[in-house]
Amino acid sequence: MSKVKLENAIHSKIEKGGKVFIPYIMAGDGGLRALEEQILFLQEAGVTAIELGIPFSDPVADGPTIQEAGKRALNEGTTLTGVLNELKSIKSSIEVPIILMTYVNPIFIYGIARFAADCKEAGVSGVIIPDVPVEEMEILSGSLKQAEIAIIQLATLTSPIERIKKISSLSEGFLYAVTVKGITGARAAFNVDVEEYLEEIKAISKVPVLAGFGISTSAHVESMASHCDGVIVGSKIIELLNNGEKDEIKELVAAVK
Ligand SMILES: O=P(O)(O)OC[C@@H](O)[C@@H](O)c1c[nH]c2ccccc12
Repeated sequence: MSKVKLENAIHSKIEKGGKVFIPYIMAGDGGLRALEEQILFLQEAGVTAIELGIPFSDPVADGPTIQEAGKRALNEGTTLTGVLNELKSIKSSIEVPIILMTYVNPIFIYGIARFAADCKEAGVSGVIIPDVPVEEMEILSGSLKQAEIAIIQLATLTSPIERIKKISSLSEGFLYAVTVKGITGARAAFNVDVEEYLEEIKAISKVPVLAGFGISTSAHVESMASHCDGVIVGSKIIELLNNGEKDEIKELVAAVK
């Protein structure tokens, strides 16, 4: 059911001629008590799904904004167990699909089968695990499949076309097209070949393609979304949430429509 919830949310948006907007927030940034309110605010703003980050001490794919958010969350005592328990307890008020983004270490410590089962119980629809390449995903895919949790794969600007074909055929829910060479974080501008890259991936992929990394203005949102099925915005959303700039968040979300 959980995986289907994500697929349905994305497809119904696209079928209506709309574009997908997925914000990334760090679980526990502001304390886990704030999580329900943060999710409900974003849900109300019209997002298609929410990517929820598990704070980790060695976030290799993350830039300064998310690193700092992770530190704040860890200082609040946030753990994977705490996040899953919190999600379980607020599950009935959440309508949008939740995607967990976590590095693999916390999953190993938690236990793979237990992680999958608890994600299911917490109503999680999908996972993004950036430090596990497709070839190694087998370690996790059995348990996640059984729990009906989508595994979302990442394609990057440097992946050769054959590899993108493989990655997209294995990706569930959508394919995450990384739009910069490097780590997460707001960017002023993108490489000129980004649009071509998105169009190329779109042509190959059987699942919807969402662009993410560096997207931080309404103009970025609009232009990226015009070359694929929608966008993911992390660092900018975290910065705005942290400053209490809620109207600016609504504006960014509305830029995909
Ligand atoms: O922060 P940005 O540049 O807007 O990028 C999205 C991103 O935050 C989110 O999807 C994400 C956060 N950490 C990650 C690690 C790997 C892949 C993706 C992510």
